[in-house]
Amino acid sequence: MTAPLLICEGLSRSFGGVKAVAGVSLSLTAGMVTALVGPNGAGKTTCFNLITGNLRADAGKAMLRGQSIMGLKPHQVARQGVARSFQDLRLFTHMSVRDNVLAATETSAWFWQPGGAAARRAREAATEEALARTGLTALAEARAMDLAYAERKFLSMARILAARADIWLLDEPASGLDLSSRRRFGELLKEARRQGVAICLIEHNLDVVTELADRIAFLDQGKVLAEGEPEAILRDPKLAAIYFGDREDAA
Ligand SMILES: Nc1ncnc2c1ncn2[C@@H]1O[C@H](COP(=O)(O)OP(=O)(O)OP(=O)(O)O)[C@@H](O)[C@H]1O
Repeated sequence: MTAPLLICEGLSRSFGGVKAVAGVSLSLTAGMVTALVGPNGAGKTTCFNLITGNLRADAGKAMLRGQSIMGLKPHQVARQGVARSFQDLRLFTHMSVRDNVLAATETSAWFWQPGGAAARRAREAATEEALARTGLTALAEARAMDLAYAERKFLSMARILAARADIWLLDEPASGLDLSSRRRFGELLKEARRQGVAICLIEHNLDVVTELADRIAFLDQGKVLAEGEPEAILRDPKLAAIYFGDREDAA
């Protein structure tokens, strides 16, 4: 069996009296899609923030290819090959679509090397490829702020693709997409999985999870309550009760 690329053990973080993440252990393996599923406020986004250095952990560790990434800043984690998308997308709204993608190559694992014309050409080629794969080539000169919602979501994915990272942390990448856009998104994800990317997906749409995830980690109140194949997790009536907010039945 392939060794995991990223291993988290006992990750914890509180905000005042709220234990947002309370001892989460999780591993991500090349060529596998793991979905983080759980009710609102379960701690999913905080897990991402702890891995990417956007937040400091109170306890626990995160190891990338056997090396600790705890205490690194977000740009340093990105340079180690971890790409991340945000629920609110965080695009450079006044910049062109192309420049948004090109900017993502600056922190990427592959291109963080001495500059020069060859490196610039490689970044530009990665940008054009990411635009083509996300269907955005014709919109490359448009400003990000002028894109429709689904196009902005694909721009966020183009930035991930261009970074050429081997770990993707995607925070609700399919939310708000119509069926045909969701299918296109699914194809992008499946292709990345075939290429060996380790993908972790925060997703509320259980159809998307069922279609794309190899494994689910079910979080509630900062803890992983269950982990396993989607079919088993999604069939569990206790977890369904927690997910849909019917806690008395879950007890
Ligand atoms: N910066 C912060 N300051 C204070 N509390 C926070 C902060 N970030 C998260 N929290 C709290 O930590 C808990 C977990 O939040 P988190 O956003 O990780 O949950 P989530 O599972 O991603 O939720 P959702 O599905 O709604 O996005 C919540 O109670 C939230 O209010």
